[in-house]
Amino acid sequence: MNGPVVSLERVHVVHTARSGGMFSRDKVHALTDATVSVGRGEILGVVGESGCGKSTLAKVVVGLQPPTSGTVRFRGDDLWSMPAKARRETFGTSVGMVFQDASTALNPRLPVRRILRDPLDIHRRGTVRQREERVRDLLDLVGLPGHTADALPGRLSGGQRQRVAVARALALEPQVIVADEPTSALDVSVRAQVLNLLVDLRASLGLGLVFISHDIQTVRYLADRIAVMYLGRVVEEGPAAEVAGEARHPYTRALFSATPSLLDGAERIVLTGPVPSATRPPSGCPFRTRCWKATDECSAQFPPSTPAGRESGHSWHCVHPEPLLRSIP
Ligand SMILES: Nc1ncnc2c1ncn2[C@@H]1O[C@H](COP(=O)(O)OP(=O)(O)OP(=O)(O)O)[C@@H](O)[C@H]1O
Repeated sequence: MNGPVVSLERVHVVHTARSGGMFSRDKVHALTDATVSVGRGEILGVVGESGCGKSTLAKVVVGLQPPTSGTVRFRGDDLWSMPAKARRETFGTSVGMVFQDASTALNPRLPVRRILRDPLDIHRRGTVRQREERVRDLLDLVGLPGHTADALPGRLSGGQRQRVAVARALALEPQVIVADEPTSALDVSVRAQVLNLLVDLRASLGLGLVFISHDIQTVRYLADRIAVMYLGRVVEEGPAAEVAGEARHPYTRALFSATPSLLDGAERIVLTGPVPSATRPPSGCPFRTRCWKATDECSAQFPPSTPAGRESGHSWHCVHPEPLLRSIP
């Protein structure tokens, strides 16, 4: 089946703010009106500064965070209107998650065999013998030797641990994996290996991947599509080559102009001023307080989506978009 595997439609997540460990009356707008989707074999890269809502979006996709409003669909079915048992089964088996730091995500007291068997035991997949075989297959899939099954996570290198985390995420044959900064805790020397593993798995298993990172160069290299987030909003979305090479939202252009090889011919734009608080986001466009093009119009409402007019689905939310750097056929 073509079409999205997981999609978020106009999803909002609002938290109650905490100060000094206590809940306050303030609301944190972690995710506002987010509409994104990921299809089979597709890599969706999500970029943006710290606190813009990337992890919140990841948690919504894997079902760890219920939306305050909006709809999360799996192959068209509205997940949060399903009975709880069906929803847990769908989220638990169809969407996997790889966290930033495998040394904290994996139980240090359990050998790798138990870590990989756990999801199979919980969801009662196959016989005991088939589960053991699946553990061997999973290790093979992520390029680890069979004897890794007997090791405790602490005996493995950072790269090997992250491979185990990927294997665990794959245990129940999910259709989508969410990887939240999966290489940022790793040595630079092994980052490429883990990224290449994810790309290979996408190709061999037809996995959809939501790849979240601060590192826009890596996202540009990996992703088919990129969603750019600012203060809880997706401000631009589309094919990676267009979003990176022909960014239309001023924030996206600033983000990608920091890496000259990505935005050929564009001037470097250095953003100044702090990111506003997610507790009191500015009216209208959230970027207007740092935008060199802002006018009164920008404070009136969040600009509606402007599609590029091509089939690619590139769109942005800005009333003063950046000019094209070159023509796109
Ligand atoms: N459980 C929570 N309670 C209150 N506020 C929260 C909660 N989780 C996240 N937030 C706030 O929501 C906003 C978005 O957070 P989120 O972790 O999604 O951002 P992020 O882009 O992933 O940041 P980073 O790159 O630093 O991980 C931030 O202002 C954060 O402080």
